[in-house]
Amino acid sequence: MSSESETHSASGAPSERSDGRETLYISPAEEAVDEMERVSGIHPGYRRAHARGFCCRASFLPSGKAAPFTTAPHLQEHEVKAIVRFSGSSTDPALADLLSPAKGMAVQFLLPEGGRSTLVGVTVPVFFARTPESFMEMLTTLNRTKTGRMPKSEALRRFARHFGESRQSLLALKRLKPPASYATNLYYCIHVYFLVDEEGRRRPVKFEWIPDSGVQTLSIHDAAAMPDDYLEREMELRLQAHPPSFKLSIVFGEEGDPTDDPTKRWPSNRRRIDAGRLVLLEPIPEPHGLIMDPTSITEGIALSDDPILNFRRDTYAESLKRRSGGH
Ligand code: HEM
Repeated sequence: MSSESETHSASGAPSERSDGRETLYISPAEEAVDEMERVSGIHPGYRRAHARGFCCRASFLPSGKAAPFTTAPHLQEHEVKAIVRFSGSSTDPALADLLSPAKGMAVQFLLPEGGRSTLVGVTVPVFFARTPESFMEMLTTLNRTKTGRMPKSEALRRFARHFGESRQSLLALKRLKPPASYATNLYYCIHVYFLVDEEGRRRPVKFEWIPDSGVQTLSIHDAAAMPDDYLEREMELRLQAHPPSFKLSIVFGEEGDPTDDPTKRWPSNRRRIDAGRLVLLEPIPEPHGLIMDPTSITEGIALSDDPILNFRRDTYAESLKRRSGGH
């Protein structure tokens, strides 16, 4: 899918596109991935976002504090294995670490009875779009302005329409400093999930990964002197010296806290528990077919009705399909 489209519908209905001979139907996920490919071109074999990454083998020891709230096997008392992938957010795998401000940390827990549960975090606490439709409009506007197919005045008008929802995310991005290491960032999983206990009671939560070494950043000056892939090199060395670790912090929402809006933070005084500790053990080559789909979760955790969260399932699958097919 790479022909240009003039309309888009991220709402679930396939949209139409004509190549002059026949009408082609494409799904919202295909359309989104097409648009993402227009940002920096197609890089065969790579993810269509967060293209370059670094994988490690890890181990998660739950504290047991989440057990009263969820039946999720990895949040009880026994250690589970995990795969972690750190990444830069760019769609271009060749972009220097310094130039992609937000970083990602995706964790796949390998459950004792088989099965997996995934958590995907980034270094900003909120997303820039409230719905897939907004996401698509902002991305198409960006791409069309870049290629001269939309006048700047029209682009500004469109971005202004979304400024309210994007504001917090843009401010957070602006405040980001280059990380000293992938292991010294705080990662927010942004969306709301529900913990589900034995009686079926559901509680809204957000997940955060807090680095045990504390947040450490570099000045722009120092980061500019680093090699393009300094974060990967640094992790190789760090893992040889001492296993880095993160705490999994679970934040509980209260009555009135939004559960379907990834552009909104909850008040900072919400109750939290320390649900366990993830220790990174050694670098590994990326496992074949690895997909960090944030909707792939185990029993004891449920998805919220956040439209962005639910939209991610099909777009991640579409990206996997393209990159595994050699595209
Ligand atoms: C409309 C919303 C979004 C779309 C369309 C989207 C799309 C994508 C796609 C296509 C990939 C590559 C998937 C693959 O090939 O496996 C990806 C990766 C990723 N995205 Fe998103 N994304 C969205 C929202 C978010 C949000 C809200 C976060 C914040 C937590 C996020 C964080 C990440 C991370 C960390 C990765 C790399 C995962 C890995 O290491 O495998 N994305 N995204």
